[in-house]
Amino acid sequence: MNIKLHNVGKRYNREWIFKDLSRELKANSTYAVVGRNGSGKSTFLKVLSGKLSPSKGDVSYHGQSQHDPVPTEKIYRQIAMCAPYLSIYDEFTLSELIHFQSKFKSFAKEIKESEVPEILELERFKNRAINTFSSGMKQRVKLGLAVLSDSKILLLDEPASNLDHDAQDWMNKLIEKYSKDRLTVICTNHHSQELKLCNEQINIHDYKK
Ligand SMILES: Nc1ncnc2c1ncn2[C@@H]1O[C@H](COP(=O)(O)OP(=O)(O)OP(=O)(O)O)[C@@H](O)[C@H]1O
Repeated sequence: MNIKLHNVGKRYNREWIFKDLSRELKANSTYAVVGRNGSGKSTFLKVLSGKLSPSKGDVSYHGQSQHDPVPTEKIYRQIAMCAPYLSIYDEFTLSELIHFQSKFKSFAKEIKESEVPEILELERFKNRAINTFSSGMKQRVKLGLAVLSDSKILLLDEPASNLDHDAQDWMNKLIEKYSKDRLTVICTNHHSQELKLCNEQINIHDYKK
């Protein structure tokens, strides 16, 4: 799946968060969206996901060829997203949440539902309610469920938040392993470890003039 941006801009009230952004984001690539706090990285990701309409320009989605378009109202089926503002049902146990998720978003074909707790390195907590998990454990769950899903587009907003050094290594390996054959976009800061996973950077400050 590819995302094509043509002269895209987003404005809140009178302030342009970014504008004149034209770019094609391609399948089998991993992009880093960088910029300072409050620069507009999350806003950009929401526009890419189709959750937020651009104030100007067009966002379109297509498969291998330009002649294979996917309408915006159907693109959510192809997208998995992990972001601080998206919550999970934390009254479920981990096993229940994994089962619930599998009902509306399948896991990648090579992954069995029963293997997911082990991939998350949370096997021994699978029968515990998520609301008893630490912030880092919850982030592992949110991130893992997005990365392991069968979706052509993976959008990750600050995926390393609340993760310690070992957990960040786990995350990098997971993203690397499962980003083949998909388009991955990661919002992050200029100094993060995830940058080494990315082939290209989109600096929001380049689209503020
Ligand atoms: N719904 C909204 N209405 C008005 N302004 C908004 C809205 N959402 C975000 N903003 C503003 O848009 C700007 C960009 O916010 P955004 O959350 O996209 O930045 P960010 O780069 O992701 O920040 P951070 O690194 O702190 O997460 C900020 O100035 C923010 O206050």
